[in-house]
Amino acid sequence: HRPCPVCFHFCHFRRLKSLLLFINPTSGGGGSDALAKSLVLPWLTACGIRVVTIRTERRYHARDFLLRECLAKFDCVACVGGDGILLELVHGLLLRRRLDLGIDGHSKLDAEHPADMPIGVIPSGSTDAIVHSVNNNTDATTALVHILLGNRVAMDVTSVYDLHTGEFIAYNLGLLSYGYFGDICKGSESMRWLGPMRYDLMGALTLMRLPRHLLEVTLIETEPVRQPLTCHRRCQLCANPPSADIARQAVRDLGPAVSGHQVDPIRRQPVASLPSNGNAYAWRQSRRRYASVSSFTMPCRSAKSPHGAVPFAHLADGLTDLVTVPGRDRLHFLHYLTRLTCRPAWMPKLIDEQ
Ligand SMILES: Nc1ncnc2c1ncn2[C@@H]1O[C@H](COP(=O)(O)OP(=O)(O)OP(=O)(O)O)[C@@H](O)[C@H]1O
Repeated sequence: HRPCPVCFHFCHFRRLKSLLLFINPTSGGGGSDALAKSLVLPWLTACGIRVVTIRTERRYHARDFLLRECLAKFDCVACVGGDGILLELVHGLLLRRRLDLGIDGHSKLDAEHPADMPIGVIPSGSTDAIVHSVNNNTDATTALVHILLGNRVAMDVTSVYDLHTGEFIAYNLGLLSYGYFGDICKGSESMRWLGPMRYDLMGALTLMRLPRHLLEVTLIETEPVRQPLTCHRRCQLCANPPSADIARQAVRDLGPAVSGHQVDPIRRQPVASLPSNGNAYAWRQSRRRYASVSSFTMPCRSAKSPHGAVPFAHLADGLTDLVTVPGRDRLHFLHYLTRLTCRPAWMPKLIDEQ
């Protein structure tokens, strides 16, 4: 009944009262300012949310602000922009948490500490793969309504470390790639003025020369192989991830060897067992020429690949999906790219479509 004290308590608790909002004027085609003015700010004000707005003036402006300023008066930090500015917020909050806890240094051996503040994103970038993977669309109003209602979803974050020193390099949320996709991201940075079209142009240029790299890939494969289940906001698998312990244990196992410089982890092929829960894991290794090696922490849906580069990847199961494309010829790679845009015939409907 209304007013129900239980519902009131939870709604009241989770809904925002104050928000720190970053607007990246350079995102996508440059429409963030207009989107903030016409949609985001009027709605936030109408819902009685106190908003502090910061229009970013340079790269890392948002990250540096989060590292430096007092955040105690905010319930949530959000951005109007794309995946890049969102990653800045992730870096800002996670690194700030380490500073607040008084943690010096950052290496593979150190535990990571989740941020105690949620992040919201109103998509206006070139790809918006992260919002697309979470909401199953890149509609700004949908994203804003989720923020206003305080709807939260947990997400895996990848930490990237230097192979030899074990020192922290960066956090990542979506795709880490070497080869074709890495080359596109790197090459298209200088073409930002083209907007989202820069990816098409750089994609075509990279396909024409398609470099094949001799790479060694070392991984731990989970058992059983992932079921064809699409992830959604109330995903049961992410609520109780079966492999998170294995992943944590494996990273710990790899850590001392890296820090002690005793064993080069890329050459290492141990088979170990986890006495704690009886699971076994084994390092597997492959060395060959690849056109692309990509690690997906989420489905990475986008306008070009509406069902995701990895349709059954999960948002918070503690796993990454490794996709390797051997360096054969351009036609073979083009075939792989075309498949990214199609819905597999055997793919079930997404929950939100039903
Ligand atoms: N005022 C600014 N001038 C230049 N770069 C900025 C500014 N503010 C933020 N940035 C940088 O712009 C980069 C890209 O921004 P963003 O991700 O929002 O847009 P996008 O690249 O178009 O979208 P997507 O990442 O979804 O493809 C971010 O990495 C951020 O560091």
